[in-house]
Amino acid sequence: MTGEAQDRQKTAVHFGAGNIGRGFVGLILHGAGYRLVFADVAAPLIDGLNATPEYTVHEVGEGGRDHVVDGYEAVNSATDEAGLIARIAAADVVTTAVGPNILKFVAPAIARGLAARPADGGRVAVMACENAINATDILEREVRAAAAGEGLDDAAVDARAVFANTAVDRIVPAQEPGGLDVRVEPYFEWAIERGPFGEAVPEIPGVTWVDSLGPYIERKLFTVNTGHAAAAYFGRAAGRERIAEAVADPEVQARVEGVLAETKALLVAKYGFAPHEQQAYIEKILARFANAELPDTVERVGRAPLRKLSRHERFIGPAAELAERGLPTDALLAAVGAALRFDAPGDDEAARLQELLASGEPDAGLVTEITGLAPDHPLHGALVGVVAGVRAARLS
Ligand SMILES: NC(=O)c1ccc[n+]([C@@H]2O[C@H](COP(=O)([O-])OP(=O)(O)OC[C@H]3O[C@@H](n4cnc5c(N)ncnc54)[C@H](O)[C@@H]3O)[C@@H](O)[C@H]2O)c1
Ligand SMILES: O=P(O)(O)OC[C@@H](O)[C@@H](O)[C@H](O)[C@H](O)CO
Repeated sequence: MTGEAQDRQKTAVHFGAGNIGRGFVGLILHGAGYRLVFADVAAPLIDGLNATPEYTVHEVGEGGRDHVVDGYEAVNSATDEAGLIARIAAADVVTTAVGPNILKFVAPAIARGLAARPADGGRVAVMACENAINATDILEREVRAAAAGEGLDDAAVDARAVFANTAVDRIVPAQEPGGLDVRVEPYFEWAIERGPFGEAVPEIPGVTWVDSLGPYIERKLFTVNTGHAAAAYFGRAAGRERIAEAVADPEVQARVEGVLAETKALLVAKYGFAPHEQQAYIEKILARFANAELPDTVERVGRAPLRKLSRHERFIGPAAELAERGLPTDALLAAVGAALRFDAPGDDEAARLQELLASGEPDAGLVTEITGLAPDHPLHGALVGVVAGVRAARLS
């Protein structure tokens, strides 16, 4: 390696300069010495980042500190594809935090960036940082399909990229419009699977490298996100606006605890987590939800209810497995009922959900359409009862 190459600053292209992008993934990569390139389709955000030399991540709550992020640039991925491809071609890391359903839209630019990369230029680490099980696998499939269209077969992709699944955990609420600073909770965890990197694991202080991500991501999704969504939906039903207010309501708190007791039973049975350790994890998470300095809302946390009610997500995923094992699901079913009632201005999925409930589609068909569960699944009948109850309440 030449001295010039040794001195070259590593670069990271991060898709999605939103809450988690600026407040977590970008912050960690900046702290690891990467020069950041934010890619986003929101023109005001990109212009703001390019016009401002630094922004501050404010950790709020006990032990919180401020961190300055600087030395970045921002690319509008909707209008400057050539600039984006050139940066991906030279990047050491590509990350995303755009939402699981958006991964298919960012994959073509990543594929073109790989095609523009020399075969002997080293492998770029591609990691999706989304709330979904194995989100990088979803992205990888899309990138490989798009790469084939660019003349890159699987071996050519393997020579240029390494794909690793991750689990990201930090609560980052919606921010004041127009600003770049981000308020976040002090806690974070970024777990990345080590295996795909072989001997060449990137140096990213703060990351937890794990041999098997499955237990981490399921424990995170089925505890943090199941509990969070339950707090949002039960909280909304109780007239609360903020998550901290929702969990300060003893009835909401008890319902959330009931939900987490059920997912705990699954996680203990499936992965062998020690019950007292899982309980400690739950207590820590409930304390995080109660952080009154975090302006997090039930609308943000409840957003996109159809995604949250889908087959492998935070409610149906654990409830289906519990039902298959003959274990209780009553609290999760109650949370599904609250989720079905969720509506919020500007949330397309909430509007579509309410349309579906108002439609003439039979309850059983609607359960399958929303949750992906076949009629012969052991949870299906109970969900039909939940949908029927929600529909009856809409008419009364
Ligand atoms: N906020 C949190 O607490 C948190 C924590 C862990 C994980 N996550 C996950 O991180 C992801 C992002 O969440 P967020 O809260 O940061 O959302 P966000 O809405 O704040 O940010 C998403 C960003 O993606 C951008 N975007 C949309 N389409 C794009 C495209 N085609 N190309 C490039 N950029 C695009 C949007 O303009 C926006 O700036 C989600 O998967 C979420 O589940 C969020
Ligand atoms: O981002 P979503 O819509 O999948 O879920 C909403 C919140 O539960 C989520 O963003 C949490 O704040 C986050 O996952 C904490 O790590």
